[in-house]
Amino acid sequence: MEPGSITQKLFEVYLRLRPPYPGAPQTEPILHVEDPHDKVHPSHITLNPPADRRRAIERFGFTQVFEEDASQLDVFHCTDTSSLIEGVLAPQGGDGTDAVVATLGVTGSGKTHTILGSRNQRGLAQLAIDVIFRSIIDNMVESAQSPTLDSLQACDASEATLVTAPYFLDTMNSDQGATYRGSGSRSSTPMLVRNKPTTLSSSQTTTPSKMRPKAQQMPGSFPDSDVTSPKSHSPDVSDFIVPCDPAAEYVVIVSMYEVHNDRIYDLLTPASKSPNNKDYRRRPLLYKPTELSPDRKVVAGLRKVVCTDAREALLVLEAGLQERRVAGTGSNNVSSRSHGFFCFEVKKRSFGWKNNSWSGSKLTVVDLAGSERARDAKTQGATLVEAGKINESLMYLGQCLQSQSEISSGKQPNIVPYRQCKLTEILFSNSFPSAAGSYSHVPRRNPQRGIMIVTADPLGDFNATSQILRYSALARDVTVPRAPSFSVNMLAPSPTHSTQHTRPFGNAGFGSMRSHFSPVNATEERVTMEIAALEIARMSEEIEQLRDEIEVQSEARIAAEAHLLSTEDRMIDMEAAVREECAIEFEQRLAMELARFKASMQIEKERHEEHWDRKVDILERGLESGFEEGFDKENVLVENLTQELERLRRENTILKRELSSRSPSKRKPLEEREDFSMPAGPSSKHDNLAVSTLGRKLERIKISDGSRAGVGPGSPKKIRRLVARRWEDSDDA
Ligand SMILES: Nc1ncnc2c1ncn2[C@@H]1O[C@H](COP(=O)(O)OP(=O)(O)OP(=O)(O)O)[C@@H](O)[C@H]1O
Repeated sequence: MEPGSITQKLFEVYLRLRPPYPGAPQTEPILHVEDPHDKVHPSHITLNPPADRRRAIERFGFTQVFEEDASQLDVFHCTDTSSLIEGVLAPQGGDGTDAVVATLGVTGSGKTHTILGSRNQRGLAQLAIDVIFRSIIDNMVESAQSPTLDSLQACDASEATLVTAPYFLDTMNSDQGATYRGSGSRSSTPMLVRNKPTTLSSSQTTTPSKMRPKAQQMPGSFPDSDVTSPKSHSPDVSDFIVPCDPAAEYVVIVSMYEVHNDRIYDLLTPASKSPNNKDYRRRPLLYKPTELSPDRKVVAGLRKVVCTDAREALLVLEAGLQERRVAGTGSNNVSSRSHGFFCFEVKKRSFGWKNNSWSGSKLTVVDLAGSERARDAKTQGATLVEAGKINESLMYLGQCLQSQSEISSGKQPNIVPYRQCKLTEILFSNSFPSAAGSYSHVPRRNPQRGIMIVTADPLGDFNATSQILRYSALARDVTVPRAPSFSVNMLAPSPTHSTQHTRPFGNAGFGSMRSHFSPVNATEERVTMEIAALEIARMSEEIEQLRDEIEVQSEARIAAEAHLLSTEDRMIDMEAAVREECAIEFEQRLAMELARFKASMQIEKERHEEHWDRKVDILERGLESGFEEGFDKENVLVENLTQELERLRRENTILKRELSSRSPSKRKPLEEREDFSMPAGPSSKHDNLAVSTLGRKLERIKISDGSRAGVGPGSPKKIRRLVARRWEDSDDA
C-alpha cells in the first residue's frame, strides 16, 4: 500500500467544549450541542454565526462531543484511552500497537488542561501513567540498572541514550548538572509543590535561559505527585486496571520532545552553551529511519529515562515540562508555543530470558500548540513568528484530518498529505502499515491507533473555532441561510406609511414623490421597493461572502508568510549545511592534495638525491680514472724521457768515441775542452745542462751531417740509416 493511503480512520475525533472562563461576559454561545436522540452521547454540534454575521449555519459530526461539564475522567473513559493502553501492553503477546492521544484547538480552549490537567485535576497523561504502572506492577522488572539498562539500550531503535530515573533526577537536581530553562517554560504547571503559579507576561521570551530550580522548589499548578496527597489521585483511577501479558516482564521508558518552528528538540536533555554566543541552545534532532528501524521514522538521539514506578515517571514528566516553551499572550497567560510530545514506551520481554531482546509499543500523548489570530493574541516579534509557524503546521494537520474525512466520504483519493511538516510527519507516518515485502528482517508493526480531542470554547472567537471545526470534524453539513428578514419587513406595507410611502431610491425628492402619488404609482413603487430590497439582500450576501473570502485569504496569507519564513529558515539551514559540507570536503581535499604534494616532493627529493649520488659516483669514478690516467701519462712521459735520456747518453758516448777516434793527438781530451766541461753542482742540473749542451752539439752535428749529406751522394734517410747502423754496431761493440 502506498504510504499515506488509508483503509480505516487514522484518528477518532472527539470534541470537548470548555466551561466559560470565570467572570466571562454572558454572551450567546456560538456552539450548540445537538440532542443525541437515540444515542447515549451527543456527537453533533451546530455552529451558529453571531447575529451580525450573515453566514451559513454549519453542523459538525464527531465520534463524541463532551459538553462543558464533562470531567477529566469522563474524557479518559469515553475516549477509550484504556483500550489504547491495552493495545500498548499487548496482553495477548506480541509487540502491541502504538497509540497517540492528541489535543487540537484554538489557543485557550483547554488542550493543555485535557492532556496535563491543572492544579486540582490530573490530565490524560497522568491518568495514563497511573493506569499503565498499576496494570504492570506485578510484572515490573526488578531493577532498571545494568544489565537490564544495557539490554534496553541495545534494543533501542532510536539511537537514544538511556538512563535510569534515579540517575536522571539526581543529575537534574544537582546544581551543576544541567542548564534548564526557567521563565518562559511550563514551569507553572509541575506537580510537586503548591507554590503560586508564575504569571507570564507577553514580554517574556521563549529563549532558553540558564536556570534550574530544584524539583522540590518548583512552583506548581499540576496535581501533586506526592502519593500521600489526595490531589495526586484526582480523578481517581485506582480501581481501573488494564490486562497485561502474564508471561512478560515490563519496564517503562519516558521520553519527551517538542516541535518548535518545525524543529524537534529534546525536553530531557539540558541546553548547552553555543560556542558563538552566550545563549543556551538545544540541538535540533532528526526524524528519520534508523538501522534498527528501517521501515519507520523515529526521533533519533533523544535522552530516554527508564522508570520502574509511576512517581518516577511523573517526576520525569514534570522535569521535561520545565523545558517546554510557553509564553504569555493576549489569549492565554501560559500559552504553549510548541507542540509537546510525551512518550511512554512500554518495553516487555519474556520472563526468564535475561538476555533476550525487548519489544513493545508506546503511548504518545501530544499537547499541540493552539491556533491563534495575531490580532487577538497581540503577539509580536519572535512570538508572532512562532504563531505563524504554529498556524502553518496546524493548517497542514487540518489538511491531513480533512483528507481523512473526505476519503471516508469518498470525495478524495486515498492519500493523506502528511509529509508537509514535522508535526504531521510525526503524527501520521506510523499510521500506515509498512510496505509489504520490504525489510523482511524487521518485524512488521501494526499501524498506530489515534485519538484527536478537539477543544473549543463555545463563547470563543467564531472564525477561529469554525476553522478548526471545519478541518477536524469527521462530518460536516452546511445549511444555506434563509432569505434576509429585513427585506421581508421592507416589503410589508407599513401602517404609518400606508398613505405616504418613503422612497429610498431615486433622485426625485420626497415632496415631488408625494405630489405624484396615485394607486398606480404605489404599485410601481412597491415593485421598485421589492427589487431594491432583493438587491440589498443580494449585495449584503455578497458582502458577507467577500468578507469571508477576505478572511480566508488573509489566513492563507499568514500561512503563506509563515511558510515562507520556515522555507527561508530551511534554506539558511541548508546553506549552512552545504557550506559546512563544502568546507569539510575542501579541507579533506586540501589535506589529500598536501599529502600528495608531500609524497611527490619526497619522491622528487629522493630522485634528486639518487641523481646526485650517481653524479658524485660518476665524478668520483671519473676523478679516480682521470687521476690514474694522468698518473699513467706522467709515468709514460717520465719513462719516455728516461729512455730518451738513455738514448742521448748512448749517443753522447758514441759521439765522444767518434770524436776521439777522429784525431786524438791533435785534440784536447773531452773533459778539458770548454764545450764538454762539466759545471760543478747537483747532478740533476749537471745532467740537464749536459743534455742541453748535448742537444746543441747534436744540432750542430746534424747540420754538419746535413751539409755533408747535401754534398755527398745518397738520400739523407740512407745516411741516417747507415749512421744508426753504425751506432748499433758500435753499441754492440
Ligand atoms: N474543561 C476545563 N475545565 C476547567 N478549566 C479549564 C478547562 N479547559 C481549560 N480550562 C482552563 O482554561 C485555561 C486555559 O486552558 P489551557 O491552557 O488548557 O488552554 P490551551 O488550549 O492549552 O491554550 P494554548 O494553546 O494557548 O496553550 C487554563 O487555566 C485551564 O485550567
